[in-house]
Amino acid sequence: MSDAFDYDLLIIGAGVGGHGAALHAVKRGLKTAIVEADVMGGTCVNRGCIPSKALLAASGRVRELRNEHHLKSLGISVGNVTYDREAIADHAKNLVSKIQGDMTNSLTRLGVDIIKGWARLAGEQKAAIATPDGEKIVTAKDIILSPGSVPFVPPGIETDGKTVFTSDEALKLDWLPDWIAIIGSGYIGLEFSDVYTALGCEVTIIEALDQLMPTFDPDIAKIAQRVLIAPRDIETRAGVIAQKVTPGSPVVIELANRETREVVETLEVDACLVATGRIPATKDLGLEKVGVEADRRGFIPVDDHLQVLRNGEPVPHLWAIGDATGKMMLAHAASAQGILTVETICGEPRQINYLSIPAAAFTHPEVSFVGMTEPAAKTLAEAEGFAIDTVKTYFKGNSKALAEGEGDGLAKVIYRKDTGEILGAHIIGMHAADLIQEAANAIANGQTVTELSFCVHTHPTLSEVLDEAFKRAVVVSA
Ligand SMILES: Cc1cc2nc3c(=O)[nH]c(=O)nc-3n(C[C@H](O)[C@H](O)[C@H](O)COP(=O)(O)OP(=O)(O)OC[C@H]3O[C@@H](n4cnc5c(N)ncnc54)[C@H](O)[C@@H]3O)c2cc1C
Ligand SMILES: NC(=O)c1ccc[n+]([C@@H]2O[C@H](COP(=O)([O-])OP(=O)(O)OC[C@H]3O[C@@H](n4cnc5c(N)ncnc54)[C@H](O)[C@@H]3O)[C@@H](O)[C@H]2O)c1
Repeated sequence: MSDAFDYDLLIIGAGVGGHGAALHAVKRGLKTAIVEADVMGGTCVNRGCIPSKALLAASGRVRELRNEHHLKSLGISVGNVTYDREAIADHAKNLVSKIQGDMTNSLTRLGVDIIKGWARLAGEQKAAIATPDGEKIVTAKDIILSPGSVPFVPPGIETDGKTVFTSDEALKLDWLPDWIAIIGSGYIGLEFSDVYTALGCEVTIIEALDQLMPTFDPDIAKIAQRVLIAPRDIETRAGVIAQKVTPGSPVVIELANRETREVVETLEVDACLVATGRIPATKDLGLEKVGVEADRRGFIPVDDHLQVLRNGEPVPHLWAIGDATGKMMLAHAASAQGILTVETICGEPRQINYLSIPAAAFTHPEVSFVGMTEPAAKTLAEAEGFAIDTVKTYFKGNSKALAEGEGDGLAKVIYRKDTGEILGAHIIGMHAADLIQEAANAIANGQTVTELSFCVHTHPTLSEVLDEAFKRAVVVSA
């Protein structure tokens, strides 16, 4: 370590991005400190992935046990299934505190200094941290900014945290409204509609774009509509914006035409979850002290190595990772960015292939994807002058899925016709979030459908859904 600095590496923000970077930095022999203004673990551990998956796990069980028809097909009948809302909420709360503790311990055990307080850049290689004991100036050879993101609430929508709220409050499951409107049909909207309907609430999903689940591949969105929306107590409004939302009892929601902004309908519901995206938490980070300007939406500009840019040029020794870079708002993406940035700092530059990073919605059944949708792949193919092909396989043709009585589902693989290179894979069905990893690894390693078709998959497993797709892709292109 250089004696000129307090640390080799200072990380601002102890979310999954900062945590991943810190663990890897220690492995690389860097003297490391991490600053956290709030609770350790950031969004994912405290207000995101972890509590939401705990709620989805518990409510998913309720849904399954109440599905008499499904259970009967397996020869099972159960009596009246009840649940305890508070106990489900406690399951999420306890899991959060366990993982938060484990995460903090992993840092202290490895000798990472944890500094509690709000950090601002105070110049190059320097931060001023407002700690409970006063301001502390810390110098470091390299600084990684990992301040994450916060919920975005569009203008006109007023939240009170009780009747109109974001995921931050929804995850506490303080009460269950009879009728809840969910604004936004992205990941948060979909996952919460799964939780609420499983627990017996009526849901109205409001989506500004013309189609629900606009980021999904169209074939997957079609099936998602059939299995996740249509059979449930869900009404939908697409192509309209929630223009004005007033908390209270009832909550009043004005829906307006997206183009003309003319009010087309007024809803009166018991509660409203605002799930309209997230914005970077980059205010008051001292970016101006080093002459860096966040972009129009507040994201920190970075180059391909995640080095922060000032007027388009990299700022020496300053890096940014995670949600605040706007690359991909996913926990594992933030963590991967942290690890790769440490590698780059250590003189072994690495870049992320974002097309190989999978994503999943943990609904019942799950939805997952990696790489491009079919329309995106077509656009690329036209621009670069190659042809694409797609192959679809169905869970209803998979022995394990049928044994489970879970025949609803589809896997779709998009690949280059000439080389067999995989451009995207999309799955809806039981355990889709786990199944997608094979396709993600294949994209990361540049494997073709032909190579994958020779990989042996365990029988009978759900992994054979993709196996079948790879084998059929080879036949199709022969
Ligand atoms: C409801 C919900 C469910 C989600 N589910 C999933 C999922 O299943 N899978 C998935 O991959 N992703 C999921 N995500 C997204 C995931 O949580 C984020 O992508 C991830 O947390 C981003 O990590 P990060 O390290 O960039 O930032 P964060 O986790 O937001 O952490 C940033 C940390 O920095 C701290 N901080 C900010 N500014 C300062 C400062 N100036 N000084 C000191 N500390 C500061 C903050 O207090 C915070 O703790 C979910 C998100 C939500 C909201
Ligand atoms: N399982 C997961 O990986 C997971 C789970 C939850 C959240 N997340 C992350 O959190 C981030 C935020 O999730 P999200 O679902 O809030 O955002 P999102 O960007 O995925 O979806 C927001 C949706 O709200 C719609 N919308 C915006 N303003 C509107 C308005 N006024 N009226 C009607 N519709 C409106 C948008 O068209 C969009 O479809 C995502 O980027 C995601 O990466 C991930």
